[in-house]
Amino acid sequence: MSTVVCRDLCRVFHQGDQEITGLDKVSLDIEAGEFVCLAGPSGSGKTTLLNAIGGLDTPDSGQVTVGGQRLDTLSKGELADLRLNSIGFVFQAYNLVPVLSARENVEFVMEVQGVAVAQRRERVNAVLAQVGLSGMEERLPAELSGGQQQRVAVARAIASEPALVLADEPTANLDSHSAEQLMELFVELNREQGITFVISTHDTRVMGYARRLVKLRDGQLVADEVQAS
Ligand SMILES: Nc1ncnc2c1ncn2[C@@H]1O[C@H](COP(=O)(O)OP(=O)(O)OP(=O)(O)O)[C@@H](O)[C@H]1O
Repeated sequence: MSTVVCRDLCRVFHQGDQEITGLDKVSLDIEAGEFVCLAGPSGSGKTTLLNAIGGLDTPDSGQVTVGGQRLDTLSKGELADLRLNSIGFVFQAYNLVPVLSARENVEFVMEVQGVAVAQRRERVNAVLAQVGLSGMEERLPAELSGGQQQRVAVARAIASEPALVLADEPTANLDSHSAEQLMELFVELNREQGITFVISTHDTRVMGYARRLVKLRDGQLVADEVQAS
């Protein structure tokens, strides 16, 4: 079953009297367990598409279905639940809370998810170890490198064992070694836990990790290619 179905998505932004195309009739099916990169130049619609899939933004027309649930039929509360429990988000700027330690940044989200204290502690240790941050649990974001901060963000994203992770330019602020390590972590999570990844990027090295490359231009899907491994 497709875990993500996008049908004829259109999104137009209004800036003064100017109309800016975000998405122009984009249709896309992503199967569970896929590892997909969204590629395209700046302004081509990658973030707009990820935001539509993640329910962070509503398209003007068209439908998005995630895990069998059509987003436009969900109440605000149901959509928030889907985002909290079934989708992990990773952003370019990490989006960690600066006054919270690595442990607290991950645990905070689990607290919102209603996970019991004892279970939370155990799970936080496990996910931080999984992303290679054992021994750094008590550090604040400012005491971690960019690559390590992004790993905290990944730990936070996978703490609830989501079926789907959406990553928006996750390597944009990382040096090439950290970017490579992050992509290898994504590949491992995809292979070993079956998490579906949709990653936007204009970094050709990142695209090299994708088994499927979806190209956007001016809000339109212009190519959808399976890459040789
Ligand atoms: N909130 C907004 N208001 C006005 N225009 C917007 C808004 N969000 C996006 N756009 C416009 O929609 C188009 C698509 O933007 P989007 O951010 O999806 O592109 P992108 O491919 O992710 O670009 P980048 O690689 O630079 O992040 C761009 O022309 C952008 O300027």
